[in-house]
Amino acid sequence: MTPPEADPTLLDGVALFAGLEPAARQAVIDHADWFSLPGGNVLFAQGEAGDALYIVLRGSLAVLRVAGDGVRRRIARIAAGEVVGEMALVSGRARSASVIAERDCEVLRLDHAGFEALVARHPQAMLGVTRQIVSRLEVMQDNPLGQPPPRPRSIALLPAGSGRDCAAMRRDLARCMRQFGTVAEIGEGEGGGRQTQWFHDIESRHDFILYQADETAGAWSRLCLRQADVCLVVVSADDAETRRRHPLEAAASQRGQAMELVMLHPADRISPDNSKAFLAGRRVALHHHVRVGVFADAARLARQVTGRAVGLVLSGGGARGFAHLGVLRAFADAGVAIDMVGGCSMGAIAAAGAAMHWDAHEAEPRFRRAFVDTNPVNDFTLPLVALTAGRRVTRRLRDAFGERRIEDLWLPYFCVSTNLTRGTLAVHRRGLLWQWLRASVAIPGIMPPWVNPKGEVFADGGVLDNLPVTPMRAFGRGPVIAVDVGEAPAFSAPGALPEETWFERLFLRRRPRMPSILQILLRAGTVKTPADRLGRSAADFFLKPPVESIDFLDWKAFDRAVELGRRHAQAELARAPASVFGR
Ligand SMILES: Nc1ncnc2c1ncn2[C@@H]1O[C@@H]2COP(=O)(O)O[C@H]2[C@H]1O
Repeated sequence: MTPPEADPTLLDGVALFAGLEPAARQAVIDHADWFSLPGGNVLFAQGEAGDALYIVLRGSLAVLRVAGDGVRRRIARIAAGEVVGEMALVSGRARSASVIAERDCEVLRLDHAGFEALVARHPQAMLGVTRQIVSRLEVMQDNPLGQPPPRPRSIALLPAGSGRDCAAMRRDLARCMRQFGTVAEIGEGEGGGRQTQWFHDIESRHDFILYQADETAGAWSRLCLRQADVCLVVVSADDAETRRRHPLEAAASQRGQAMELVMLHPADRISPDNSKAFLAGRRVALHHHVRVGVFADAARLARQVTGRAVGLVLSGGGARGFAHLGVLRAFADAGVAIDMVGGCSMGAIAAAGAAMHWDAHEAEPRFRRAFVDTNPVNDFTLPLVALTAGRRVTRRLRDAFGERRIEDLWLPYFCVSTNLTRGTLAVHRRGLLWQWLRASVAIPGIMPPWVNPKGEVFADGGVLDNLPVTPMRAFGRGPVIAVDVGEAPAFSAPGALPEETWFERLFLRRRPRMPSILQILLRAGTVKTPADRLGRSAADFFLKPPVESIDFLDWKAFDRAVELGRRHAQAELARAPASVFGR
């Protein structure tokens, strides 16, 4: 073996070999080959034959796996002190995943012969390896699509035309991150020309590292990228050159580096309006709007990048959805900041208000005007496509949200609809807000579905998932709070004649009666699906305001619903553990 120095303590931090006697550990060190692996380099690829296992001494590796759906996902991070590549070595099968250096690493390679010699002399080593394989296989089985990436610890800021504002934002970001742990801010002045060991020491002494790259493709920027778990490309939202890129951005993104976009706005910006142009051609997991100098925005970014962001998911439920406004008011009163929002149907509309940064004084009168002052779903029509024409709802949504695009909302946002063409749940994170809200509320048969330019037909998300916690979970940014107001009222018609004639129905006034077509369609479109139940159990904190007595179409129950939501959330918040709020 050829490490810089043949250090007998080299394996001290390796849990898998912790139970071995010193002689056995020395045997591993003697057999193994030491090498350094620069950030971004592939250790091995999925499907290759596996002839060795690797022990990570410094740095970290990402495990990426292509699942049955053909999409490559990151399933784990291998940190210093962990072992990787043991599965193929033991089973003789192909590599189950690709492994790539997330940053500059130092690694020990133990080949087949070395591993066999170890196990022959020290059989207990096999026990630890087997335990590790079993637990990793369990993860793969339980979570074939991969787990959310682990919380990032080292973050690189990559300025693309944002210059001094980027540095100012970094200072605020670091200040906010210090609530969660120690933060080292490293620019070229501190880190330029240092060796891997120096970075390893800094990383082990701090909870978070903020690397400040410069605007060039020089050695320092490249090093920042290699060291980072996640890279924030920072642009100025007022930059007329929306296609400006950092010179390292495209290559990093192609390499699979986790990338996010931060758009910096002046402190007095009313609403973002050009995100689409900045996002065009970029592959970013998320984008953030931050007003320079506005502490709340930096605090939100800090929660989002460190995995402490509070995500709120609001269910559909027609007029009962007004209760969401009360819930939002209770959160604001309690000082709980919501960092990301999503929802279905009426919940999607309430969530959009939160993502616009409307407070209760702004949101409640707007919703009252849109839905209460005149009934939005009574433009009944000849029922060729649906019972109502849907135009009234469309007009209300356009009045309320204008031409605002989802990507221009202050908070990361999604709404769901059901793609009837493909038979799948559609999660909308881009595009005109009113259009996707219109799709999200289109209960089949009651309101005409929405059709996109490709001819795909979209209806109410509640058909497949009325409480879309899973898409929020997929962001993997922190605790998820779910609010369900969609529990249908008791739905039965004891003694009703299933096939009463229209004459009997209209003129004989016999009781009991069949539910009306409106009630039947409403119920059919909002039946609890397995996804709803999953949503409930997948949430970290679940609220169910007592709104059963309010009819889905009882728009006049606005004040009562808001108050029920507020009181319920207020009482539940008082009981909630602090961990629910990412603290
Ligand atoms: N769920 C997991 N968590 C951590 N590491 C894993 C997981 N699944 C697979 N791996 C590692 O990724 C490696 C890919 O190559 P192997 O199949 O040889 O061995 C695999 C494990 O070492």
